[in-house]
Amino acid sequence: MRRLMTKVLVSDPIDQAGIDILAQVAQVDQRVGLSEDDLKAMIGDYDALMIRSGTQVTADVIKAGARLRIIGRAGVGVDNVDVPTATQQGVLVVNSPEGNTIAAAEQALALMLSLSRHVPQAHASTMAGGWDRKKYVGNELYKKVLGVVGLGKIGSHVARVCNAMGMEVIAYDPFISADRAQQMQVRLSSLENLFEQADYITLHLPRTPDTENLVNAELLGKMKSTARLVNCARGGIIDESALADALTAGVIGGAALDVYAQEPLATDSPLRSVQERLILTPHLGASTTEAQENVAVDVAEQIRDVLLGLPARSAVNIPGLSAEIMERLKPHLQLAETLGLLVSQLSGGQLQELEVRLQGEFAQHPSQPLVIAALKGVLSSALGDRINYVNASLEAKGRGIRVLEVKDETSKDFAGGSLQLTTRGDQGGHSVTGAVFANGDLRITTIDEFPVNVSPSRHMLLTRHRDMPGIIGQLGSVLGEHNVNIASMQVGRRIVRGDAVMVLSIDDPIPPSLLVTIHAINGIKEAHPVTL
Ligand SMILES: NC(=O)C1=CN([C@@H]2O[C@H](COP(=O)(O)OP(=O)(O)OC[C@H]3O[C@@H](n4cnc5c(N)ncnc54)[C@H](O)[C@@H]3O)[C@@H](O)[C@H]2O)C=CC1
Ligand SMILES: O=C(O)CCC(=O)C(=O)O
Repeated sequence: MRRLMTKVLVSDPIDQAGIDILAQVAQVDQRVGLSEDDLKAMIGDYDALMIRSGTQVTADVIKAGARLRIIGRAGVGVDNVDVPTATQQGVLVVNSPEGNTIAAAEQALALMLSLSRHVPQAHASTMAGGWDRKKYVGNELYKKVLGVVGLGKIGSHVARVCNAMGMEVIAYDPFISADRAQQMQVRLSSLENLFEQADYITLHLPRTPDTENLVNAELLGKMKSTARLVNCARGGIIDESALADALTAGVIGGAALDVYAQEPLATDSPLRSVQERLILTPHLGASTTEAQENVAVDVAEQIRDVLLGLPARSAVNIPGLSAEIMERLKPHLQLAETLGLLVSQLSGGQLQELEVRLQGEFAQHPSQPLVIAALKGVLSSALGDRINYVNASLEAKGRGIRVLEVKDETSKDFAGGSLQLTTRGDQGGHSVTGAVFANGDLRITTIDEFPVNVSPSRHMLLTRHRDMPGIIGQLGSVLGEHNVNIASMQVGRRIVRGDAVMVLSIDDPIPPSLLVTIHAINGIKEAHPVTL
């Protein structure tokens, strides 16, 4: 098959430093300003898409991306990407969680200061020939109360700077502990209290179904008539008509916005008719030279790495699987995936349950990545390349596979511990155990209840048979007659002349007709060809 050239589409303005990194591994096409239909028509040719906030990556766009492996958002917010659809389609979404933190925080500070000192209005008036020193008397931030809504990366930086400027900082963030807030010299408050007490309010939370129109007429009505509101987070968190009314009626002292419910801001937005006390900027929070270089490099490096088969640092849709963990647990993840592939081929049929048992030292590793890797292995025998770390959990859920996770730290079978996968399904259940030996060497250590010591190989044949003379010879002869070369063989049994398993590593796959012959050998109860 002809190998297609790796291609990356860049559909928003991205700093050249990022483009240069992508060009190390792919053909890079820059096409800014595409409509959704244009994007849908061309995305099928691309392995990766790199965007900022301008491109809407809808479900239809993602579904049209037959080759698409990764979407890189050069910034923080991924609300312009349909992440659930990307996850379902196995497309990785990465962002740059910290590259523009300082830029966005400084934009909020710039807007607070501009509001306090009427900078844009005074500038416009002076440029127009005026010299009005009375109209533009302002306020100091010093000793005023700042209310920060959302005390994450950007909110914390704003809080730190404002503390240093002599402001008293209070915050509302339901996911931050009082201890953490105290370390930042910030007092936590309820949302209502914050709106009642603050002289300045700055928003630094994401837009979610819970935060949509969070700042509505009722909350605006609680603000001091002199208080000012800044939003450099996301549009849609403030009800824009209610804000326009509150400004026009003098309910609040002023507002400055960088982000809007719909971008670009509609020409007939009620905000555009507010004459006084309002400053609007066109989503410039991340628009500094430094931030644009940071986010472009951060995301381009991740796209490059993923296209080279390496993990990404900031994957949005594979929780718990950072690049650091993928690197550290590489052989353990490989083992989990291999055992998953093995046990699903032994089990056949529809699985209802997968038990992932982390034994001994294995129980000290984070379990989530190992469970994801095991599921990837289990599902890939049925779904092939379509399954990956991104969609494995979701696909398992969709197929009704219940996942049980057990940690047994007391087990002492191997120095590094072991991992056992057990399936239950419509054709019964099977169990396999494996371990990681020195130098990352993988071993299969039990199959069902039988101890073995086998290195996984690409093609294998596993049998369950009666432990009696002649079976091994017969099987060897049958394989030889069909020109299937045996690389290694091992038998595991618990009771002499009871049941036993045989594990053969073979150089070629077993054709279906040969399997029928193997099943016909007297004493063979099960025979499972396995491809790993
Ligand atoms: N204007 C611009 O150009 C930029 C805007 N942003 C936006 O700024 C926002 C904050 O970004 P970061 O600080 O990096 O994110 P972050 O994830 O570090 O912080 C967000 C904080 O919001 C809190 N939060 C979530 N739901 C909340 C709720 N209902 N009420 C109060 N707090 C809540 C979270 O607990 C978290 O501490 C995001 O919406 C991001 O998209 C980020 C960069 C540039
Ligand atoms: O790409 C941009 O300029 C917007 C940045 C932003 O809003 C974000 O990173 O969340």
